[in-house]
Amino acid sequence: MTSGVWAVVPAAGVGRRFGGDRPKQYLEVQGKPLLVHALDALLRHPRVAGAVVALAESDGLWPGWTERQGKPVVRCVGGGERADSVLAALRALSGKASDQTLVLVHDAARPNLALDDLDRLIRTADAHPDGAILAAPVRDTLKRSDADARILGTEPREALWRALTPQAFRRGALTHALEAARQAGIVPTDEAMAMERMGLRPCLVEGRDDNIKVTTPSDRALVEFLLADPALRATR
Ligand SMILES: Nc1ccn([C@@H]2O[C@H](COP(=O)(O)OP(=O)(O)OP(=O)(O)O)[C@@H](O)[C@H]2O)c(=O)n1
Ligand SMILES: C[C@](O)(CO)[C@H](O)COP(=O)(O)O
Repeated sequence: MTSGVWAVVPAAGVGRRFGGDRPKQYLEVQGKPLLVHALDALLRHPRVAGAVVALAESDGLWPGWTERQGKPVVRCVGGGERADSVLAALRALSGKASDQTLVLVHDAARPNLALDDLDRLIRTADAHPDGAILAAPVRDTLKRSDADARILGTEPREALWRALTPQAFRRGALTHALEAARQAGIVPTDEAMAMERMGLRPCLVEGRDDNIKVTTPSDRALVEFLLADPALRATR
């Protein structure tokens, strides 16, 4: 029996590296904020029952919907770190999702999520209790540097991946892992890191390289190009 999955969208960042007159998740591309592109890419999957979006307390740009594509959209107040926002969103799902419910944590700054990638991720996480994340194999040679940006050596890249999102875990296990990291004074940079700390070994599901996270100003032209061309965009 395939049960409903909930999307968790951390969207409470300030977008410091991107700059601009508003947090980057509200950058409009093709007539929609990045956050809405990300939300729509999640909600269009038939297994996704709804979404919870973690917003900054001062967020004055959220359109205020309570549903999208006929599915419930819940908002909650995020936290100081991305991990805090995810934890707040997981807690906001109490009453809507059980501890066994699969949750998909996806950055609001990643608008170009392919349906096929999402489907393969969900199927993999369904079958693996340790969960699964989208990731892209490293395709460049990697160098380790000293404090003066001088090369210290070359890292073997055969088993190295770039973690993407969504990252798919059972709600109860992820909540516990994030709470444990917080209690240990550790800020996980992604959900998988918190689960790894608990001794789990999530699966890596290869995803498209163009599932980009808009982070710096140079990402703007790329994301506009990707979302403008129906032949390129993942969310057609
Ligand atoms: N306290 C935070 C920090 C980040 N995020 C979200 O996590 C995603 C990935 O984070 P990142 O790209 O680092 O966004 P920002 O933190 O806004 O960027 P910066 O570090 O440049 O300020 C974004 O959708 C962002 O809105 C969040 O919900 N809560
Ligand atoms: C979660 C993530 O997108 C996986 O690569 C990444 O860790 C987010 O990093 P950020 O610095 O919070 O954008």
